Amino acid sequence: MKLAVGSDHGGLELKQAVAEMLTQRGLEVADFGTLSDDSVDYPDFGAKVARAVANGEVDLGVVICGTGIGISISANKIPGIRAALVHDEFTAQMAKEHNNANVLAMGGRVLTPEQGTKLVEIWLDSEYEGGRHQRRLDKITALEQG
Ligand SMILES: O=C(CO)[C@H](O)[C@H](O)[C@H](O)COP(=O)(O)O
Repeated sequence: MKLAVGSDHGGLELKQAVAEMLTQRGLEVADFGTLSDDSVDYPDFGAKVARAVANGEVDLGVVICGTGIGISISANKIPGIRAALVHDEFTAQMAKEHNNANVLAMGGRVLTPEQGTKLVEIWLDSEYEGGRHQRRLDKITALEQG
């Protein structure tokens, strides 16, 4: 499985911790930046990761800004993306079980690297339940298609 990771400067430290954890799990990681503390704009990185997921270049994505809000909004503008902003273990689990989120968003100024990497692991290790949830995801797809 291949994952894309991306962040702005506010998510850099957590992104690096997530990329390291994913690599240690034997997963392939594509890092779309940012790669320094210099101030950058989160939509650029949210879009890069989301496009890589939407076009099948990678299987899943993780996006991080200071709060996770701006970068999740940005990723969700790309058709086919269900980016879930999570803050705790329950929302990380639900992001997969109920929403089958293909992008996980987090706040690097909200979570410690230890907390954030744990949430990514929970999301990866959870299973989409399908059933009634698929009906709802189909409605989200229909919204995208106007
Ligand atoms: O987009 C955000 C909030 O929705 C992120 O937290 C950004 O990282 C933040 O806005 C960047 O703020 P900065 O003062 O330019 O570092």
